[in-house]
Amino acid sequence: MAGKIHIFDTTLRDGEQSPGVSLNIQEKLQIAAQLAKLNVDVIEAGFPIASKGDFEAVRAIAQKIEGPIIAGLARAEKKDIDRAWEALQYAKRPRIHTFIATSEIHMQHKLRMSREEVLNRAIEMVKYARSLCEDIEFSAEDAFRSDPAFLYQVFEGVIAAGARVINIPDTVGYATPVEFGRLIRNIKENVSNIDQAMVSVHCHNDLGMAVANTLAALENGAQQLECTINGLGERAGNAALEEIVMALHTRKDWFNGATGIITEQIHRTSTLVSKLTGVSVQPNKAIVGNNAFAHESGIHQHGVLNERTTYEIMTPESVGLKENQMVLGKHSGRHAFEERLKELGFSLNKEEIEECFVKFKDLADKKKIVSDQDLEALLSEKITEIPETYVMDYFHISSGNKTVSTSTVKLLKEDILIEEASTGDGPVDAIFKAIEKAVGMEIILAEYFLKAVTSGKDALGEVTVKIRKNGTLYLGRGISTDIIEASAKAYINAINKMIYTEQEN
Ligand SMILES: CC(=O)SCCNC(=O)CCNC(=O)[C@H](O)C(C)(C)COP(=O)(O)OP(=O)(O)OC[C@H]1O[C@@H](n2cnc3c(N)ncnc32)[C@H](O)[C@@H]1OP(=O)(O)O
Ligand SMILES: CC(C)C(=O)C(=O)O
Repeated sequence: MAGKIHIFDTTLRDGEQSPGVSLNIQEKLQIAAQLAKLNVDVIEAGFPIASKGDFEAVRAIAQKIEGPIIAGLARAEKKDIDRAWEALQYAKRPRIHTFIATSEIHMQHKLRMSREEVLNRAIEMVKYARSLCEDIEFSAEDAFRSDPAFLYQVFEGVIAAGARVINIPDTVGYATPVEFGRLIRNIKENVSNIDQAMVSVHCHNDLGMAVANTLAALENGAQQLECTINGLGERAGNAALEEIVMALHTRKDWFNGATGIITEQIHRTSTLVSKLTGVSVQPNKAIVGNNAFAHESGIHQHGVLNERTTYEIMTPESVGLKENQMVLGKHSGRHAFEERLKELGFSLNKEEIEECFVKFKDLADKKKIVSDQDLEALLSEKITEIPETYVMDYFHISSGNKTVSTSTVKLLKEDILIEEASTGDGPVDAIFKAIEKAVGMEIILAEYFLKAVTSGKDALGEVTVKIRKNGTLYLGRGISTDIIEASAKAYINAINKMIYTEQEN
């Protein structure tokens, strides 16, 4: 079975439904730009009626990102569809994605609607959406647990009403591959007008079978696969884009069809999404985990040294991991630096390169070798910049096992220098309390996470914090070879984001 396999990325919609994840407009734009470089076919940019922020993000992506179709989600409600269209109309290739649940459990307990009402609503709303936009996708939420006969009737109705894509979600991740494949085949055989629409699937990972179910659907005729980077998504997540794509890339003998994904962009996309969402990738995660291409045991190492394919079914290069060919350190110049940035896929203007070069030299003074990961960490700090209300000018820490930790900080707010000191339960607590006094706010720290982004005693430490205000979480990141400095930077970054977001709304 040959043909193009369409990749529908929903990292910015279902992926953002991961508990604790909230992306601002700039972050969503960065991810969308990277998804365009990855060459996905569709970017589901958000759920415009959900919030002003989500609406603005979908609109900004529709205005600025070219290449993929830009989709926005809407319930089978006129007001949702209107709001989605208001944001999407700027896109070169807009798509309204509307949905309603078709399973008895959802219709009875959630929607409190009869089958007839759901069928009529689905048809009516697809017709309405189609009056605004050419490209309409319809999803039957909880399709896998729906009565197949009813499902066929709904799909037949919405296709006749103008849906171009019909999506079959396993909303709660209940299916097994054989069952899910069979459902797709039955839909293809029993929906009389199916040839007028593209068949899509959307699988959740509650039982760890999202990717397997997606591939089973593909074998049985699905043409569009919905997925997210790193498998992010509601509860246990969605089918992971990188796993689906690399399964198809690696097992061309198994399935005769191809996605348009530029696989060399996979690693970079995964890293960006992990950094901006604050959700780390487990080391043994297929394709994008740190250990995915690492060989630890002697027998494996021996085999790989003789012939890579003894233990490698795909190359690290195929997902964009490079062996470091040029060592960057404090004696390197701008040419080598710029070249390396290009190789890593960053496109910066002269001014930005100069700014990063200064940061790179500062780091090279502290570290012997600046690795690709160091550079990505530095650069991602630059690309996530937002207006800085507060900037750290100075800090001092006094700490020990028999003394109370104390900290002094000086923060700059425009030209005004604010100095405060505090004690705390350890140096990080002391500096956080001093920062809180300086900004004059009581801050609730919801999460604190420290990891080494590079190796060695002089490793760069990356701190991620989440602070909470009025029920909203704000994520901040800071990078330094000094973990107290990284912590303070992350805290101030989160506070600046909070101030920025409040001003934007
Ligand atoms: C399977 C999925 O992932 S679906 C997408 C899930 N994503 C989200 O929910 C994130 C964004 N959601 C939100 O911001 C909010 O839920 C909103 C803005 C959409 C709605 O908020 P509220 O109006 O406060 O309603 P609330 O979320 O409490 O309840 C959902 C309502 O939508 C109805 N509803 C749910 N799905 C649909 C649908 N597909 N079509 C029409 N109505 C629906 C429910 O029956 C309920 O109606 P009711 O208020 O008349 O009882
Ligand atoms: C809206 C649909 C596609 C969905 O997210 C689901 O059913 O999981």
